[in-house]
Amino acid sequence: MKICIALTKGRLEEQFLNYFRTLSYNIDPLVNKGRKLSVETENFQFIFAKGVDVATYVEHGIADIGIIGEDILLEYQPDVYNLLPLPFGKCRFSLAEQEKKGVKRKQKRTIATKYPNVTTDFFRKKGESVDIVKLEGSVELAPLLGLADAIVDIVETGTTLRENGLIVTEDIHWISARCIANRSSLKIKRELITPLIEAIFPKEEIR
Ligand SMILES: Nc1ncnc2c1ncn2[C@@H]1O[C@H](COP(=O)(O)OP(=O)(O)OP(=O)(O)O)[C@@H](O)[C@H]1O
Ligand SMILES: O=P(O)(O)OC[C@H]1O[C@H](OP(=O)(O)OP(=O)(O)O)[C@H](O)[C@@H]1O
Repeated sequence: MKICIALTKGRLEEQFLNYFRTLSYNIDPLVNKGRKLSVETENFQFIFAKGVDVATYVEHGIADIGIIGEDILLEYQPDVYNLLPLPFGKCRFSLAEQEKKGVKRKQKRTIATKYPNVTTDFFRKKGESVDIVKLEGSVELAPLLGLADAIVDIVETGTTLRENGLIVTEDIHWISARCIANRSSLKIKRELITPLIEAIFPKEEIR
C-alpha cells in the first residue's frame, strides 16, 4: 500500500519537491515526468492537479495527503484535516486599488477577485456592502480597465500590483502552503502516514 500525495501543479509543486528532497526522500521518478499527471516513486504515488481539485481528491479519499495553498482552503472550506503550515508558498490576501488622492469613494464599490467567498466574508465583517465580479486570473487588470474599483488578490512581492499602478489598502490574511489529509486515511493508514508527517513537520511542532 502506498500513500497518495496530491500536489498543486505549478509553484507549489516545485517548492514542495525541493523541500521534500531536503528530507532525503528519493523523488528521481518525478524529475523528468513530462506531462504525466500521476507518477509512482518507491514509497508514494504523486498526482498533480489544480489547487481546488487537490482539495477534492483529498476530501474524497483518492489522495491521502494534499499540498495546497491556504487561499484555497479559506475559499472552498473542504472537509479535510488541515495540518500545519509549510515553510513555503508564503503570500497574503490583500485589498488593492489605484492610488487616487482626493477622489471620493463610491457608496457601493465593485471588487474583482478570484476569491468571492473570502471577499464576501471580509466585507461583511467590515460592514460594507459591495458588488463582486469573479475573475479567473490577471485580476489586477480590472481596476485599470474600469471593471472594478478594487481587487482582492494574492500579493507576494507586490511587483504585479506596482507594475499595474495599484497599491495595497488593507491586508486581509497571511497565507502559506498547507499539508492537508483525508480524515479516514489518517486513521486507516496511520502507520504509513505518521512517519511522513513527522518528517514534513519537525517533531516539536506537531500538535
Ligand atoms: N505570487 C505568489 N506567491 C506565492 N504563492 C502564490 C502566489 N500566487 C499563488 N500562490 C500560491 O500558490 C498556489 C498555486 O498558485 P498557482 O498560481 O501556481 O496556481 P493557480 O492559482 O491555480 O493559477 P493557475 O490558474 O495559473 O494554475 C496558490 O493557491 C497560492 O496559495
Ligand atoms: O506580488 P507578486 O509577487 O507580483 O505576486 C502576485 C501575483 O501572483 C498571482 O498571480 P499568478 O502569477 O498566479 O497569475 P494569475 O493572475 O493568472 O492568477 C497573484 O494572483 C498575483 O497576480
